[in-house]
Amino acid sequence: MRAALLQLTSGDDPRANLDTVLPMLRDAADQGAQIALTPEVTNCVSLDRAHQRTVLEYEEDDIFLTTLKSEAARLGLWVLAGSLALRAEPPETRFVNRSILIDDAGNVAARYDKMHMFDVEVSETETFRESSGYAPGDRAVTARTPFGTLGMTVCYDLRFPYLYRALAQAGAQVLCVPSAFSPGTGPWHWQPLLQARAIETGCYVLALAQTGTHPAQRGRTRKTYGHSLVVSPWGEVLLDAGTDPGLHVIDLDLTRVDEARRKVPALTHDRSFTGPA
Ligand SMILES: O=C(O)CNC(=O)[C@H](CS)NC(=O)CCC(=O)C(=O)O
Repeated sequence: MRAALLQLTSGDDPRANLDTVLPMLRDAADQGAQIALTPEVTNCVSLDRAHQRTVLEYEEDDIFLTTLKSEAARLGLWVLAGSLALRAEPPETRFVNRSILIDDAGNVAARYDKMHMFDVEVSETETFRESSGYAPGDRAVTARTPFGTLGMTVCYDLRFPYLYRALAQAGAQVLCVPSAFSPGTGPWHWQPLLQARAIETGCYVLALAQTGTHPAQRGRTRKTYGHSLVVSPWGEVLLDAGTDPGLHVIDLDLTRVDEARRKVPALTHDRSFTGPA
């Protein structure tokens, strides 16, 4: 499986973000990638809900998604739109943080709504209340492709290991973690958590990152940690994209999934237990 990872510094204008992403998809296809993957909220990084209401659309009308679909078909490339911020179906008035897998004919093959909301006070200057803007999903999703089975997750989900275990036990070989990780947690938590998820499940982990300083939002600049990573099923970091935006292409050998699980079959050793009381 040849995968292309897009590391981005998305702004809050979906059309401008599209101008950045489309040439990278063409480059990915030129390099023989079968799938290109993008980070969380590829279409719009914004903490300004009023602005979001003016630029975000329903999935079926969304110009960003429609363009990705036609480009995927034209290039014969699968695309994981790591996540897109989209309007939710009424009566829900918040948005959804939705990961969308597009096949090489331009059809939506799978969709997953981020389940765990980042309602966290990392520091006085870094506080998030994702659930005020986004409605969480409640369904875990794996997606079969010709090159392997993907487990779909988003960002803060990374801290909930039983989700990844469930995805692996349902057949996932490659766990996708499109993210916009905060600089207040990334340096300590990002890489070890990703390595742990890979080791626990014997899956490849593809972690896509937003990076750098995003345009001002509600008077604050938003910074993200970067460091898109690829981790092998044995826990090795095969790629670290650093902090610059850009495209990285990597070959994954899925026989290494079976090999890792043969050596340490922990995924089949769950016990049921009672308590703690
Ligand atoms: O609001 C948006 O624009 C899109 N959503 C995000 O960027 C979300 C919520 S603010 N970010 C995370 O989940 C980071 C998690 C993280 O950094 C950690 O777990 O330490």
